[in-house]
Amino acid sequence: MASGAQRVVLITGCSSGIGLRIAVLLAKDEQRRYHVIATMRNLQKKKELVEAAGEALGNTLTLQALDVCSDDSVKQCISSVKDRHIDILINNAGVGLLGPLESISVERMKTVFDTNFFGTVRMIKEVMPDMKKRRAGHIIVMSSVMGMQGVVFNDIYAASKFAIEGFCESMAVQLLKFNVKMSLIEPGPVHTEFEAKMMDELAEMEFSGADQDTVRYFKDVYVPSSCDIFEAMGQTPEYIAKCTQKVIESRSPRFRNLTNSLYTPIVAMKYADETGGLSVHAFYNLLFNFGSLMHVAMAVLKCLTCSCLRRRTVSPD
Ligand SMILES: NC(=O)C1=CN([C@@H]2O[C@H](COP(=O)(O)OP(=O)(O)OC[C@H]3O[C@@H](n4cnc5c(N)ncnc54)[C@H](OP(=O)(O)O)[C@@H]3O)[C@@H](O)[C@H]2O)C=CC1
Ligand SMILES: CC1=C(/C=C/C(C)=C/C=C/C(C)=C/C=O)C(C)(C)CCC1
Repeated sequence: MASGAQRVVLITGCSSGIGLRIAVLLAKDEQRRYHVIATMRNLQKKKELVEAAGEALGNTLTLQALDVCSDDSVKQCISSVKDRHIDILINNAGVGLLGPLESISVERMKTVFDTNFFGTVRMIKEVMPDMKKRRAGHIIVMSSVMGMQGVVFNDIYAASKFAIEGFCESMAVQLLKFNVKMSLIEPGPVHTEFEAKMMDELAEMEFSGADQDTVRYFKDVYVPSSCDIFEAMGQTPEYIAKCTQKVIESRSPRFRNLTNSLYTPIVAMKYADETGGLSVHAFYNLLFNFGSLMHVAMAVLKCLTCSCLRRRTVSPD
């Protein structure tokens, strides 16, 4: 149980990746400032977290079942928290979806929205009223750079993250009136099971409904470029966890927190031209005209992202 001085942090999606790393980092805080309620939809997947948490389990970390797609599960979990008191809610649970639109069923798309968008909405709807009453709290949402800039063949995933951005941007204004803070973490590619799960799904994909050219652009142009980007730009879940801790501990946390300075020019380009033409054409050229030069493009990007751009991102130090 949390001691009075500890801040209660509830995190969704802690069976792997970023959620797991945030849970462990906060639970192992040397000053024991946090009591972490690490949740996952399937407690049979607790092994990795239990091993990583070590002695923190049962002390500064407790485990709970929570499926963000189930109203009952969300209500049950939050009601089980002492006095429903959560200081920091970290909405991390999420799923990816990749591939030609023609090959993806609407049912599958709805699952992505139910997890990434409505899952976050369900959590906030349940936790926010108590935070508002207490005039205190911090809501963190693991969004994505794809919540700010769409990426070809990630149409539905990007849309689900854009939905989150619009929702949070709107909520943040009301919440400010109640002294409740809202922060978005905006990672680029991160090496977690997210990547592997999407590759597994791709291996199974039959591409029914998609024409040959589209399948070719996807498999032979997008997928190799995307792998290059993951290799060149990928961050670790531990790094994202440290960035998140920094946001939590900031006296005046920013609303948007990019973690990867290599994405700053992409976001800047979007805001530099409100017609959207610059971004669409730049992405088209990067992918279809300079795809074979992706390694060079990445090296140039790395040089360009000098310290002045890094200052605009959140970093642990
Ligand atoms: N990896 C990346 O490149 C990036 C990831 N993100 C975002 O970061 C977040 C974490 O992803 P990441 O750690 O990378 O990926 P992982 O796949 O490693 O982790 C995702 C977590 O979400 C959980 N989850 C999925 N559906 C539900 C559900 N219905 N209820 C509760 N938990 C659920 C998974 O549980 P289970 O094991 O049961 O499936 C898992 O614990 C996501 O929101 C993702 O969109 C943002 C930018 C980049
Ligand atoms: C930047 C960029 C590309 C890919 C970006 C990718 C692959 C981003 C992945 C982000 C993730 C995984 C976010 C998760 O939320 C392309 C289209 C290959 C070419 C043009 C430039």
